[in-house]
Amino acid sequence: MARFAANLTFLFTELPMLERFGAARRAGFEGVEVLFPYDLAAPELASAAQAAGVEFVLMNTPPPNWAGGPRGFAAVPGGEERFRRDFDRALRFAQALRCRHIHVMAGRAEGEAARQTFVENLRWACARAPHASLLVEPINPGDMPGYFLADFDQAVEVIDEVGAPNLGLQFDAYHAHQITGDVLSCWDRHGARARHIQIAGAPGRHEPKAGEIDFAGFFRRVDALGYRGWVGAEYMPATTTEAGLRWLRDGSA
Ligand SMILES: O=C(O)[C@@H](O)C(=O)CO
Ligand SMILES: [Mg+2]
Repeated sequence: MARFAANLTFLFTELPMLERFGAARRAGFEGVEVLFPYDLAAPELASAAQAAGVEFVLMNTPPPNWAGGPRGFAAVPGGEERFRRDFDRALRFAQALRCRHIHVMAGRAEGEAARQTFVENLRWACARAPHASLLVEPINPGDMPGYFLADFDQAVEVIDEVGAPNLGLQFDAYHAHQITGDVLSCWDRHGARARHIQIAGAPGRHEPKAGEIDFAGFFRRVDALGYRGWVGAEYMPATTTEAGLRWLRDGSA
């Protein structure tokens, strides 16, 4: 059975960031994700996680915040220096936070030069941080127009081409649904490569409950594959965070 992590960029936003850790634990989450922790000092975030008793599971390489602008630089030709500087910053945060995974953001780019740049930057990053777990995540173009990595087959090809043991797939079921229309088949094809899962319902990216995605079927397959990682709850609450947490309490996701 998977363990659930609250994505504190999406959930408990009724509270200031440092108070979200305790709220997540009280609600039943054992781990947390923060997409872009860079607005706060890493020691403060680490203390908040420790005091709440939650594990820091996932953070992203910069962009520094969620307010728009660039979506990372790993696949952006000419952005190599910026990528390396940002990656080192992410690494410092991840070490201070004892964060399990770093999602390496590809950025907005397209074409063969972008793919080559992505592979080369990922090779550099994997060698630079051999003990860190690095992830890439296909993101659907409706939510993030122009983002380089919008295809699961391509993500796995890139992972194979990089060929580093510390690079894996971040399988976001919501993006899988938006991109392929069939989360279960996408999981059957690529689930073995997943080192981290995220969930949200469709349509609307709200709570992971009955809708277009068969979550009961999805979790049966996740368990059948022997997945032992975390599942990040990365959705926009339809009303308040608390009011939407029934799926976590009664296991109905
Ligand atoms: O799915 C998403 O949007 C996130 O996991 C993310 O990392 C966006 O930057
Ligand atoms: Mg995601």
